[in-house]
Formats: sequence, structure tokens, C-alpha cells
Amino acid sequence: MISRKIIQSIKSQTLISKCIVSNLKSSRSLHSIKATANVLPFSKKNYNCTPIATVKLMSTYNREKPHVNIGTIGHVDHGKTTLTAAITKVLAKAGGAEYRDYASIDKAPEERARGITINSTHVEYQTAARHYAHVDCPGHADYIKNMITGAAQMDGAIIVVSATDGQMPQTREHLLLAKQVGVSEIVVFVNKVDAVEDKEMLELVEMEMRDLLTEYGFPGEKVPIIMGSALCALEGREKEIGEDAILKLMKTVDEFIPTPVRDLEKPFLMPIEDVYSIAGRGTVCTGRVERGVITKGAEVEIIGFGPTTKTIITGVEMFHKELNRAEAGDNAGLLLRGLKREQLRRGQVLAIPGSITPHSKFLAKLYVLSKDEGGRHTPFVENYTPQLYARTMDISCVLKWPENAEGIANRNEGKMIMPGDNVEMMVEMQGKVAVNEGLRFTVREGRRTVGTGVVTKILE
Ligand SMILES: Nc1nc2c(ncn2[C@@H]2O[C@H](COP(=O)(O)OP(=O)(O)OP(=O)(O)O)[C@@H](O)[C@H]2O)c(=O)[nH]1
Ligand SMILES: [Mg+2]
Repeated sequence: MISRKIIQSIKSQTLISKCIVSNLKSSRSLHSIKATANVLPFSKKNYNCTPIATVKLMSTYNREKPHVNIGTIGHVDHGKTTLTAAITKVLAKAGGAEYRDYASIDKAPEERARGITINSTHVEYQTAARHYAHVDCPGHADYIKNMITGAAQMDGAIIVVSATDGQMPQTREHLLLAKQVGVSEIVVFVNKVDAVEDKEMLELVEMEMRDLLTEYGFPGEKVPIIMGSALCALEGREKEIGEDAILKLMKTVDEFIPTPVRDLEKPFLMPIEDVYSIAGRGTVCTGRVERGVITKGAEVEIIGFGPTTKTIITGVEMFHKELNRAEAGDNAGLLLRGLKREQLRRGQVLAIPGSITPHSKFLAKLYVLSKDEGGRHTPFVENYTPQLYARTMDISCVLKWPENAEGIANRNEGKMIMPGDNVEMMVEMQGKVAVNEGLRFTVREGRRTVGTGVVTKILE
């Protein structure tokens, strides 16, 4: 589906094809949408609000080991949370993690009552080679929004697929969205191997996954596929498919998901994920640094949803350790001078003054998801008003046909946009937010992903 689209758009030489293709090749520079963090780097006791998720801390945070952001994605109930808990349990044996049991990951009352993940949760662990921040995403179709936010922070992902079901709708949708937000490195964990008698079933699941990966623009033949049982690892039984499989998975992640080259040279930018007040110290914003480096004392601008304001960074922390600087890829907390919590919100960005500006109107190439990819079942016409998601922000927008060179619009008036189409549209947002050419975004309506696109030209 998407791969066919890519081929079609390569043929038609559209810009989106170039963007997607360049993303297939490297993607790091495009790893820009929804960089977020639920981690709370500042001492928790000082917060006056309840954190969405906290990270259990290990004794030290240092930069000696490369830091990589990964996570679990995949269809509901395929075992992502069980696997997350199992990884911490197995790595804890070697001192590389603090064991996080299942209930501490899915801890909200509704999650416990329904037995599903709703909020994505961050956990931290390390292998001998690297330090990881791991986001466990929800699989349920109703919580795709949280999955997108989680996936946007990942440098690579573990897609979990149950050996008993094989690939399911959100296996597909998650692969597509992961690709869209810039995750180009995937490792597959075929879970629940303990529940499958017929080994041919495993071969079938593997074959189907390779085809699916290829279809979505991943190197299907090369992607490592590890078979095992997260539950066995968690319960300490059937070592071969339990603990051993987890160790094999992490070794594969170490080797197959490259340590990303961070955009350290570019001007600093961090999309705000959360805002907290710390008694006696001020206001702190958390998020994942998208590009550049920031040091204590630096001046930054806050851009989007209102007038641009300036402030000074008075503190930088990561995993509860105070640091002098934060750099691209870090899940950081930045303490800001003289601002109240109410003056800041998710979706704004912190950036070096003048490096990015707020806009409300741009041209974009848009791929409209087909029904099979979880998109709309019916076409839409001009003036359609979905919700636009980019970085950590979401904002209502209107989609229009672009104006021609003379400013005359709408020779396409009344023309329908079909699921599966690649189109150029003019996007008008209901407010000014930090937008730049090359920024990738998703448009959604209700609980459905309608399309994914890239900003090609800023208009206003
Ligand atoms: N037999 C078997 N069951 C497993 C295995 N791993 C997980 N399960 C069970 O599958 C069910 C779902 O597991 P979860 O880890 O909650 O699945 P999930 O992918 O996190 O689900 P969502 O986050 O809601 O999408 C639970 O009942 C687990 O005990 C396994 O290796 N073998
Ligand atoms: Mg879960």
C-alpha cells in the first residue's frame, strides 16, 4: 500500500516522494515530529501536579554510553507491556535496570480495569553497550494519539506481534505511523511463542511480517525477527524462549538499531511536552531536544500559541541529574526564568531566538491513508477541517486547494480527495505555531488518522 504509493509518487516525481525516499535512506534529520518526553527530570517531590509517568532512576546518568530512544509498538494485547517489564527484569539481573513490574507500567486505574495500555510509559535501562529510554506505547485503536507521541521520540522500535494472531490492523497502522514520524529502524519480536504448538505457524508469521515491512518501506528481508515469550521471561520459566530470547532481542537492538547521529550542529529546538511548577525554583518544561545543544544561562524563545517571548534557561536536568547542557536526543527538563506555568503549554517550542518563526498557512504534500491503513472510508472535498499534529502540538486546520500563480484559487473546486491519494494542499491553521519547511505532520479526525504530510512552502 504505502510502498506502492511511494513508487507511484517516485514516478510522478512529487516532492513527497523525495521526502519519503530520503526518509527511507536516513530519516534522522526528519526525526522531528512530536519529540516528547513524559520523564520528569526534576526532583519529583517538588512538583505540584501529578506526573503522567515517571522514570525510576538508576544511580547515575552519564554520557559515557551512547543514549538511544526505543520503545514497543504493535497491536493491542500482543504483549508490549509484558515485554517491557520482561526486559527490565532480565537486564536487572546484570545491574542494567531497575525491575518494573507490569502493574507499575500500566498503572492508571482505567488501564488496570480494562487490562490495556492507554498512556505511554517511559522506562530506563541499559545494556553493556548502551543506555536506553524505552517508551511502551498503547496498541488499542482508540489511543493511537498516544502511540504517535510515543513513537515520535524513538530512534528505533520493537514491533511486537503475537505468534497466535499474526499481524493485525494496528500492526499495520503502527508501522505506517512509525515511518511517518521518522522511525526507520525496526526490530520484530514475535511474542507468545509458548502458546503456539505448530511451528509452521511461526514461519508463516515471520514471512508475513517480512512482506508487511517491505510494503511499508522497511528492509523486510534484513529486519531481525526474534521469537520468544515475554510472559515466560517475566515468570522465569522456559529459559530458552523466555530470558534467553530477551537477551537475544536486546543484543539485536544494540547491534541493529544504530546510535543516531544527532543534529548537534543545528540551532537548539525543543518541543514542549509538559510544564510543571517547582516550588521555590520556578517553571520547568520537559521534552525531547529535537536539535542542537542548550546550556544553562542561554536565551531562548517560546514560540507558538500566542506572542513569541524570550526567557533564560536557569537549569538543565535529565533523569533527575543536574547537567550543564542538554543536546539533541535527550529527554530533558529545562528550568525557565520568570515564567509562570500558565504562560506555557504543550505544543509550543523552545528555540534559539530567530531560528524558527510562527506561521498559520503553508503548502503541503499530503498522502491520504486508504481504508486498509486505518484511514477514511469516504472521500473529502475542499474546506475539510481535521486536526493537525506535528511535534507535540495539535491544532485545528482547514485544507484547501492551493492558489495558482495569479492568486486564483480553486480550479479544483468540488473535486474529491480519495483515500489513497497523494495531493498538494494549502493548510490554514487556526492559530500561529512554529512551522518550518520539511516539517512532517499527521492529520486526524476523531480517532482516525486521515493523512500524513510534509510542509513544502510557508505562506503566512
Ligand atoms: N501465553 C502468553 N501470553 C502472553 C505473553 N506475553 C503477554 N501475554 C499476555 O497477553 C496479554 C496482553 O499483554 P500486554 O502486555 O498487556 O499486551 P500489550 O501489547 O501491552 O497491550 P496494549 O498495551 O493494551 O496494546 C496479557 O494477558 C499477557 O499476560 C506470552 O509470551 N505468552
Ligand atoms: Mg500495553
